Amino acid sequence: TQSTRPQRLLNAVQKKATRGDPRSVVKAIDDFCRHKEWAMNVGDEKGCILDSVVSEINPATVLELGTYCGYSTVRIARLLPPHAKLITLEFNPDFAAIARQVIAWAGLEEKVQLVEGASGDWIPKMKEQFGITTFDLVFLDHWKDRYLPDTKLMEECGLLRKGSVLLADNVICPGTPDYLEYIRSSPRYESRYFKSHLEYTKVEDGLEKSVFKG
Ligand SMILES: Cn1cnc(CNC(=O)c2cc(-c3ccc(F)cc3)cc(O)c2O)c1
Ligand SMILES: [Mg+2]
Repeated sequence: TQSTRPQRLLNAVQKKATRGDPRSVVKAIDDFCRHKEWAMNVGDEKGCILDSVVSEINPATVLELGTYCGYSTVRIARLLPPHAKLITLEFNPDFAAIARQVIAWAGLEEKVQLVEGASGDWIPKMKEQFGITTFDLVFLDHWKDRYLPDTKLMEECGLLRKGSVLLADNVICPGTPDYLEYIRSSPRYESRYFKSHLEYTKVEDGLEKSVFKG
């Protein structure tokens, strides 16, 4: 049977990266995507911006919307303090199956809870299912038309506190115009745009960092 791109990406990780070494997993995926097959990971350039935001916040609770193959999950989880928890939601079961193996190869299973399903279904259940009060950091990287409704849902469910940070990928390419309009015009957020490039390309893209004011 034909392999899929996520399966070929996992093969590259298992061939090139060292078990238990998250940095080598990140490098193996970046090398594969730059030199073999493009894939929609946040990538190394935007990944450095992600790293700096994570290190600045030093979050105890992180929500990632859109796991894909687990690249940004590994990038974030490798920087988390002990006992910090990262919950990552992925709708596509095939992606989730690959991501679990990438996260395991990096040795980060203890810090990561991968949940399969729709963000709109799971966000209202976060408190009861996972004992979460609020998230210190949310990384939005799932379907671009879900950024805005899911942000409003997180507000309504009381999952954001004064100081919670939303970091959104792809606000230029593919683009999330309704989300940008909302978050930049809302008095409840302080937003800043980090200009960068679409992963592994010269096309403009960027991350929008927004701090919830409560
Ligand atoms: C199917 N699916 C499961 N998860 C998702 C959510 N992610 C994206 O859609 C996504 C798309 C692109 C992208 C694709 C084609 C292109 F020409 C330019 C950009 C880049 C990203 O960084 C993304 O996160 C989609
Ligand atoms: Mg993305």
